[in-house]
Amino acid sequence: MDQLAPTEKYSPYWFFKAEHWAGFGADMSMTLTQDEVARLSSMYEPIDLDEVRRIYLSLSRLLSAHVETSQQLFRQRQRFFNSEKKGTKTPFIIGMAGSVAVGKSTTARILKELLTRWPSSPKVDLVTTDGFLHPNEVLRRDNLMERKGFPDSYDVGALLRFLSAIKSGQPNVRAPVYSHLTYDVMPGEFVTVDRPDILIFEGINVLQPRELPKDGNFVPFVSDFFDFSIYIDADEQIIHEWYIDRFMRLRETAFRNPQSFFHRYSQLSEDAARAIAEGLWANINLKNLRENILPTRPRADLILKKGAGHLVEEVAIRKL
Ligand SMILES: Nc1ncnc2c1ncn2[C@@H]1O[C@H](COP(=O)(O)OP(=O)(O)OP(=O)(O)O)[C@@H](O)[C@H]1O
Ligand SMILES: CC(C)(CO)[C@@H](O)C(=O)NCCC(=O)O
Repeated sequence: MDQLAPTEKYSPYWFFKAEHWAGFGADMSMTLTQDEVARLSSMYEPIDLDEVRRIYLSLSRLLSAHVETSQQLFRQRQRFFNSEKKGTKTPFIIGMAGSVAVGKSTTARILKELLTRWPSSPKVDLVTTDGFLHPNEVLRRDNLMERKGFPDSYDVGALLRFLSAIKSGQPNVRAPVYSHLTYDVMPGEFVTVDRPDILIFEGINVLQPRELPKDGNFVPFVSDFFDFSIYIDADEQIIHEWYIDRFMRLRETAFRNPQSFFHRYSQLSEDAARAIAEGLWANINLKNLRENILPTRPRADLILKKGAGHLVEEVAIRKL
């Protein structure tokens, strides 16, 4: 870096404006094939493919360098232990944090598609922490329905057991599944994670620490299992707009389904529905962002700062 911002010199991060970051991918020989472009475009949301080329392709290359290095280290350690310790390399876990509606799932899906293209990681799985929320029945019982997404609304024990099983190299590890349609965990539904090269583990709470037990028992943090972590960031007002926009779009689509938990909101006037969305944002999600999510940002290895239109404006990455 020839132009160290005064604050950067003493920061654990390097900061790159998006245009600067885009230059790092300029000589990347791998280009997106027509098929891959079609696959990315057909994923749920319209994704700006220039943005994929500008930001995410090089990011996926850098991540794949981390994956390759950890695979090399695995082989070196095997030699060190005279091959006494056999077994397979456990998945490289990427944790992805950020506010509700900041675009974690979308970013995770883009990275999954791109990462599978690099030789070191043909198999990439994606799991969200939503499935580890307590079911509504439990949240209602414990008066936590207005605290969905707050630390106490998750079954952290189950979440840690899941990650521990993945990192111990177990095959066919199951994660519970959440439905945004029914607004609840789906009883008896699971996704199975079978020794992928990479697991992207995405959720608002993945970088949160927890209270250490007084009895001296070992209690890991979720992030203890991560090989790399990403925080998706944007200014509060912008995330607020994305949340309301998404809610109003869902009102025209998914909420129309009579099975939708929010079906009643599709019958309301636009203004009344907007008022509901504003309430959910202010009383639950914004509060959670300020109290429990944003404070975890400095724990990430990489921060993607987005601006209007979901375009990345700045990338911060930890110096090694
Ligand atoms: N790169 C992107 N380009 C265009 N739109 C995007 C992008 N990322 C996210 N969005 C839009 O922003 C909204 C929020 O995105 P998404 O659902 O991925 O967020 P999230 O962080 O996973 O939210 P939650 O925590 O509520 O599950 C969605 O409506 C999505 O369409
Ligand atoms: C499931 C979570 C917590 C995270 O994805 C979120 O989408 C949510 O439901 N928050 C609660 C308030 C709301 O309905 O927006």
